[in-house]
Amino acid sequence: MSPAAAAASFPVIDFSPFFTTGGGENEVEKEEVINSIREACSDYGFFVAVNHGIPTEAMDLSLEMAREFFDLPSEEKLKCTPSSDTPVTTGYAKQPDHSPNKNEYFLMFEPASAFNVYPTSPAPFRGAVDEIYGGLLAMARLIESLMNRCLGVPEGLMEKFNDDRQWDLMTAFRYFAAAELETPDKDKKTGLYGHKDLNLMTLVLQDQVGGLEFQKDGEWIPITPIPHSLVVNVGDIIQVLSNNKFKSVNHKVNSPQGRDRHSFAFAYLIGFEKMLEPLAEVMKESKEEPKFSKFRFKDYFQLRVADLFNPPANLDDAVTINHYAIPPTVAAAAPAN
Ligand SMILES: O=C(O)CCC(=O)C(=O)O
Ligand SMILES: [Fe+2]
Repeated sequence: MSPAAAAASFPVIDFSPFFTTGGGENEVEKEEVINSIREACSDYGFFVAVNHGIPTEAMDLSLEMAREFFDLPSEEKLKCTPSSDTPVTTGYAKQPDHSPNKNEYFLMFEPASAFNVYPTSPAPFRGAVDEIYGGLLAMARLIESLMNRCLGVPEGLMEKFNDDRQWDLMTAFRYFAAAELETPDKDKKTGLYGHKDLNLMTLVLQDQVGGLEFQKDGEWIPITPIPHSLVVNVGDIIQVLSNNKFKSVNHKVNSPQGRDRHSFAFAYLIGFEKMLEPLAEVMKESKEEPKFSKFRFKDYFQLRVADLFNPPANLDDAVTINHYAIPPTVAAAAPAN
């Protein structure tokens, strides 16, 4: 592990056992990785993955393309706005001035999606983002398959449950350097306001600028960038399916100092019509009461998107997954004596 990874104050997981061939020893190493994922997902709600199999050149190129694209004049970037209705707006957009989030972004579905709108310049942009999308998807699928073991449910269960890939999406972000922001109010200089992701998991590829922070026990932990690593966080869907065994984690991006920050966030999602509740297999294993009532994913998605476009005056009033939480019954909540 690199010195930066060894010195980190957050879980760093080395995935190389899944990308090297070996005998029985390799199986032991894989088991250790699975144990580390389980621990990180329940204690932190996130981890940083190194040696994850995505070529470093592809990571560097996609960040370079994002930099070049966002550096284009606004009128060029705005050519990359979709003309048709899409479930989520693809292409380029800048957060409106009233938004607490100070960034601009480019959003795409899977490379084959007819909803995508790519810029023509820089020319290698499309090839680079399509390639990185493929790498991030492969990594998300690997982690999902390991989740079965992490949760103690049968092999293949998660993949079978989450069988519709058309809703996954990837966003390239540019967070404006704090000095460039006009607002004198320091608190409003937030690249991305504190939130929990509504998806299954998010994989983030970030440059070396820094600013991403995760919350643990009320404290913010800065995710000091480790070259060519991926930040992986648990989203609301896993929290529901795992009946709170793994919790979706609060995180934010501070506006960077001195220079802009670039990142790619891959949102591993689920079919919009899917009905969600704690998995029966998880319940069987834990013998606990269900902590969430059943809901359609699309309904939750729409509530969250509505908040995003019209943020409530107090951001603490924004909808979270607790909207579907079942309050513990008096009997379950009462201390045993
Ligand atoms: O850009 C990042 O580092 C984080 C993005 C993020 O939190 C999100 O897309 O939900
Ligand atoms: Fe997020």
